Amino acid sequence: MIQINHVNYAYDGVHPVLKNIDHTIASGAKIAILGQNGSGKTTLAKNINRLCQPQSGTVLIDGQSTHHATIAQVSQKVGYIFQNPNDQLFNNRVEKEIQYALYRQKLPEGEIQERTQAALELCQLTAVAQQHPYDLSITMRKFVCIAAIVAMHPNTIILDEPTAGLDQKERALLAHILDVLHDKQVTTLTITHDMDFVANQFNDILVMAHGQIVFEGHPTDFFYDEKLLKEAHIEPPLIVRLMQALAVDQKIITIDQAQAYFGKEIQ
Ligand SMILES: Nc1ncnc2c1ncn2[C@@H]1O[C@H](COP(=O)(O)OP(=O)(O)OP(=O)(O)O)[C@@H](O)[C@H]1O
Repeated sequence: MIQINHVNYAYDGVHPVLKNIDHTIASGAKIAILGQNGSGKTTLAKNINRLCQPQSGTVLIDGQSTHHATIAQVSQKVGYIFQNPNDQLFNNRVEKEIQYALYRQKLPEGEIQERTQAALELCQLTAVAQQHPYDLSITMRKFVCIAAIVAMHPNTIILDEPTAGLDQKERALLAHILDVLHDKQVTTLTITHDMDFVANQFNDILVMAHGQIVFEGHPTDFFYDEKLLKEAHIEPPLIVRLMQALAVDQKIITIDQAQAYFGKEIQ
């Protein structure tokens, strides 16, 4: 469980970026964090994983305050997947990248091999395990970063803009990985501007605006709340606008839901 208690944060110590954030994230939750550019999503994530230290307030991970913990200690519990994979990769083979932290943790060799194979398989990287990450496409490199974090078995994984640049197949793989992690009770926080991905993959969202959490709940409720959409400066998926233009009497947020609705109507 992640408890964020009255957290305030300002990079310059003067202009607040996070304003009195008070929120609990349940263990095993699969949450998308939405918000316009500059609303504080990444800053909130960095206050959770200790890359930033709250100016006031506390963050508790499984009941323990991060205040006196080192970044390395927190990173064992909270994995962070950067928006740009090049910020994260520094080994010359995919397999080595995944194993780097495991060897540093001095895990038994058998367990390292087991975790590596599982992470490679989950992220569909087995065939490229011996390649240099920089010989892979930038989107495949993202999956190398995910595999490296997943192999560390953190309780929580934060993904910053993971769908950027992914094609449909890769988006489906990412959705699958999030579901597998959810089944394993790993908490995932996915920071994203990708409203279609949110509508299709999440039942639980947090919306940030002006340094505060202004909504938590199901995306359907958010995407049909004009006041909140305006406050957060977020445009819902196109299908929402289309359904509204057609005066459809159901709150539809995905193409699959629209097809099911019109399929029934036609019959
Ligand atoms: N290292 C930094 N130093 C100073 N100000 C920063 C720093 N990082 C972010 N900020 C500022 O803090 C505010 C919140 O930024 P943050 O990156 O948390 O927003 P975000 O919601 O993640 O935005 P985006 O969707 O663009 O990534 C912005 O005004 C930003 O300019």
